Amino acid sequence: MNETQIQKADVLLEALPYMQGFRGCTFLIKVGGSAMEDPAVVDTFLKDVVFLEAVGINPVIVHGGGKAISKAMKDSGLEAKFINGMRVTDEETIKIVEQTLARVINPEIVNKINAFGGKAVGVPGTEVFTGDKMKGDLGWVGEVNDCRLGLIQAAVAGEFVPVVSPVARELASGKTLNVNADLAACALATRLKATKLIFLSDVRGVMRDPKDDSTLIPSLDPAGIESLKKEGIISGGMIPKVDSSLESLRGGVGKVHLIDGRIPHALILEIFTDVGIGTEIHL
Ligand SMILES: Nc1ncnc2c1ncn2[C@@H]1O[C@H](COP(=O)(O)OP(=O)(O)O)[C@@H](O)[C@H]1O
Ligand SMILES: CC(=O)N[C@@H](CCC(=O)OP(=O)(O)O)C(=O)O
Repeated sequence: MNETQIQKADVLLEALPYMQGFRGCTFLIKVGGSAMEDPAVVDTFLKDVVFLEAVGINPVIVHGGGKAISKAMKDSGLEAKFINGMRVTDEETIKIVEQTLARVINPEIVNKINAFGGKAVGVPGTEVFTGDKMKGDLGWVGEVNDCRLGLIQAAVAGEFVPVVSPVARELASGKTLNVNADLAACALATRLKATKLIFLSDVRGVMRDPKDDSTLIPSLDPAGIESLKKEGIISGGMIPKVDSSLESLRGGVGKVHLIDGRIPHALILEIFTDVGIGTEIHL
């Protein structure tokens, strides 16, 4: 038995208190389209998810797919337009959104988890989220007004990881609404009273200068968020993340973390070690 082998046992034991503490807890993991560009990166992330499931945590995934949707629109000769981080979604666009999420992104995640020895089930967001059209000239864009937990709870009870897409059903019309995946994730995390809500994106966390990793802000509260928004330091896609994170914390979610999905095993590092990577948002 050499020293390296013994160190491996030490590493496993370091995770023991976290495993004991988190058994049976629900972690809502939102994976953004930006963190899903590189298949090798997606693989390491999904192996981490299988690991969480194996140690008794209940991971629930809400995925994005913004980049893939924009590419599919371009391939169809459509130009992607955003207002305050929300995609302007006309009749043609909502079809592309639905197809890209249901036929490309969602099955990729589900199939990979299954291939890595976990059990996952795809759940269309329209079966979970009901929504209303958002104000403004956004077209078929919705905000979530309620979450139906039946399919999620059944999946978790059967030890399946539910993989949910960011679309909602407008009850009055029966139509599908495009929902920003950060907002969908927060709504579901709140409804599930998740122990943790973790965003995986393509940045280290909230930063003073997104191009300079050394400017990572490890911890943020509502006042800090407000002043960074005023200064224009928090902008674009980061705005819905931080705003909806605060809403989730106020609604009973235990902790919110923003981490870099491109760092191999970012999820395991965040959950099972003291090193806390990324930004933690708290009240
Ligand atoms: N202060 C900030 N710190 C880090 N990223 C920021 C900040 N302000 C704006 N951003 C932008 O937010 C993006 C993450 O949001 P988004 O593109 O919507 O990601 P996702 O697809 O993961 O939801 C980053 O790539 C970055 O361009
Ligand atoms: C209304 C709205 O903007 N919906 C988003 C849904 C996907 C998403 O949010 O994907 P990311 O998490 O990868 O950004 C969109 O159409 O891009």
